[in-house]
Amino acid sequence: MSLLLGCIADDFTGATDLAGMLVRAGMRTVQMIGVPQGPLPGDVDAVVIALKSRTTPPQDAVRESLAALDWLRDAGCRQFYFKYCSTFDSTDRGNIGPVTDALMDALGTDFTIACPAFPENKRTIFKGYLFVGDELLSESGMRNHPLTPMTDANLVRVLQKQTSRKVGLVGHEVVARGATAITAHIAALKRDGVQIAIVDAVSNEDLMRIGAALADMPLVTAGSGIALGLPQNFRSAGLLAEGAVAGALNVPQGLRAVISGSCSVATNAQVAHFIASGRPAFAIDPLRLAEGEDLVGMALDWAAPLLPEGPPLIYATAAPDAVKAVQARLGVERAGLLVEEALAAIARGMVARGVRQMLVAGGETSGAVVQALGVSGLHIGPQIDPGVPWTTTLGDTPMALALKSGNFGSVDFFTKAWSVLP
Ligand SMILES: Nc1ncnc2c1ncn2[C@@H]1O[C@H](COP(=O)(O)OP(=O)(O)O)[C@@H](O)[C@H]1O
Ligand SMILES: O=C(O)[C@@H](O)C(=O)COP(=O)(O)O
Repeated sequence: MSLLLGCIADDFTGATDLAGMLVRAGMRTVQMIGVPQGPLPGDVDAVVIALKSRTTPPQDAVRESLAALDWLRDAGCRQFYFKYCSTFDSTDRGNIGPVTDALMDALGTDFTIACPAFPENKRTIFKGYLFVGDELLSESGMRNHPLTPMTDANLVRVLQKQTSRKVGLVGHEVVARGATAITAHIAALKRDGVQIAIVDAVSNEDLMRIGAALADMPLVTAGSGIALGLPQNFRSAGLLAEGAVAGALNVPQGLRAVISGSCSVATNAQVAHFIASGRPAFAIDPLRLAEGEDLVGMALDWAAPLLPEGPPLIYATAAPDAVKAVQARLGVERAGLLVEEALAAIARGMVARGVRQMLVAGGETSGAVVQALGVSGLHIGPQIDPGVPWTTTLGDTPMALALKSGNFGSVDFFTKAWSVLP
């Protein structure tokens, strides 16, 4: 069968999150790093092209997303999916609005939805307001994100700042009534000139109802949650085999390491838990990096004798006050880049020292690491926690990678993840 769903993800952890969801829902899925340069490996139903476009200048994000769309169209995909973060990570300039606009223009479509809901990870949307657990987005840890602080939970307002298209809402009272009601409401919104609608969702049942209403929508924009409800449409159309499951991962053996550049609440707790359980950890101080200290060399020398004993952790993860102090000295962008480059160089050094199973925390961090390792694509394996599957790299010398979104995973994620490896 030919490719059904073509996805463009704005960061690498988000891409594995989406690919993992599609695999769970019965679509054979491969994740490619950037626009594929060659043929896809084996038979697949869906492809996720991972970009690092969440925080780049909007014109760069648009250019790269359009290049990805061109490739997916040439590959024959029937529906397209723009994946962003379940916490709608963006700045006032973008990139969710500009990329959505460009994809709609390119596809010649006059309507799409925007729905970052991911109830299993406690991201729910009600009356257009995004909640993270019991808190509004703007009151959650996301208000302190180093690159995309989210200070408004009203998604209609947030998205309207990023697009000249009219943004509307499909409220939960409509979603609860099912696909026919959702379709009718979308038709009414279109008559009012709305071109993009935020859609409320508080449960997986809502995601399935919304999914069923999207069968004929050329472009869907969403977090990974909405992906749960799309395979049923392909199945009903006889395009996807019933009960299809993803192939098993063939996991390469080797040493293990954890690299963490996320400063999210969840990752801070995971780092603290790892250290408190007596495991070895090396902190990267961005100010020392800025002074030119060779922390990369020091970290690798420190880690080398520890590797045979189990995974050491190298981390730049820090609490909001510490991050703000660093950013005040170095600037947001320079601080982020310095840390990403250092962690990427450490990841390369780890692989040179025999590491073949690596856990990376943080979306931008994962992007930097995966690019530094020259990875072209990923096979998707079993889920560790919702939104985080194990993967193996494509190519002749594969390694196992788990790319953890900053805010995902239980507090013991850095230790328990290994037990899920097949
Ligand atoms: N101690 C620190 N001070 C300043 N910036 C940091 C620090 N540690 C990490 N960073 C940067 O913060 C950003 C975290 O983003 P990311 O890796 O996407 O994590 P998340 O998945 O939580 O969003 C990266 O650019 C990283 O380099
Ligand atoms: O949708 C999500 O929350 C994740 O898939 C995601 O994109 C998270 O990004 P980072 O927090 O930057 O890892």
